[in-house]
Amino acid sequence: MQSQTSAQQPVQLPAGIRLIQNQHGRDFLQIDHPAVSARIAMEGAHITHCQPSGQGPLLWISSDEPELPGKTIRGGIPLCWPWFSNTRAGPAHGIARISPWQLTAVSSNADQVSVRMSLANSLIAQALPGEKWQLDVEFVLGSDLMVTLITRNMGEEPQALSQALHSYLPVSGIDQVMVQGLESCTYLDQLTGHLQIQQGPVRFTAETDRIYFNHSGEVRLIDANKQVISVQREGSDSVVVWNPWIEKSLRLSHFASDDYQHMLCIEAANAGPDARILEPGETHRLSSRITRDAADNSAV
Ligand SMILES: O=P(O)(O)OC[C@H]1O[C@@H](O)[C@H](O)[C@@H](O)[C@@H]1O
Repeated sequence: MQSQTSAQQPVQLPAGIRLIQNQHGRDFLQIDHPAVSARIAMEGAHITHCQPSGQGPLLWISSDEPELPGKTIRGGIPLCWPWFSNTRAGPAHGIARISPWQLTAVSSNADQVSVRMSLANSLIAQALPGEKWQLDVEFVLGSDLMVTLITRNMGEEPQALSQALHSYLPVSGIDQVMVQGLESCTYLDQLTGHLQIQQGPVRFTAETDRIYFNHSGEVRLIDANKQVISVQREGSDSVVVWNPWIEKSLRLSHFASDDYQHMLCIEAANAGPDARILEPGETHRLSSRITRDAADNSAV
């Protein structure tokens, strides 16, 4: 089967992969492969679902999320680019998650599916006057999920970049999970603006919005049910940990009142002190590999 969107060469779609529209007219790449089922919204190149065969879902999405065209999606992995949060004027978390992307390659073998998408240079130039970027994203889906955001400075001046793979991970109950791997790491508490040092594993009893930095190791989300989700990053010396808790939940779009209990964002990032300057011609790759590990004996 071939897929074609405007001004794009046709991309051959392997068996089990097709373009679909939801009931509201939003376009998705639907992947039904023996190794994995997944769904990626064309707008935002936003993966909303990924479930390796025989495992639970790797990503969380709100039950209140209608996935309307033209709206950001509450769950999955929003791509925050070329700025994180409100660090520049314009839409929160930048333009990538609200822009239409193009499929550039899709392939599969017995074990995995690879998808590559691009944001048109002309669209970037229009949204970010004076800047010249090439932006691509690669998804490799199989027994785990690897997402890589590839940014190239196509201009003649250095350009500033901050970004995140804003991964919403499922948890059985937020007050019973912990995050390992950030012990003794310094973080910027985005709620107070203060720097803090992490004591022990991260646990959750209130709104949490932190940028851990000078950190590149594995981060492990240990659930009370002994399920473990591992996040391994490349090109990232910062990781954002976010849960809105009760009060902020009420202000979020497409977020049910008890959704905060069932999600935790662990975001591979270049944010806070880890924001980058890309020299002309320089390419930066930001990756996150999200894996369900076999249950271990860690106490929660
Ligand atoms: O509501 P948005 O724009 O998707 O952002 C959600 C959250 O994203 C997190 O990455 C930020 O650290 C939070 O401050 C923010 O609230």
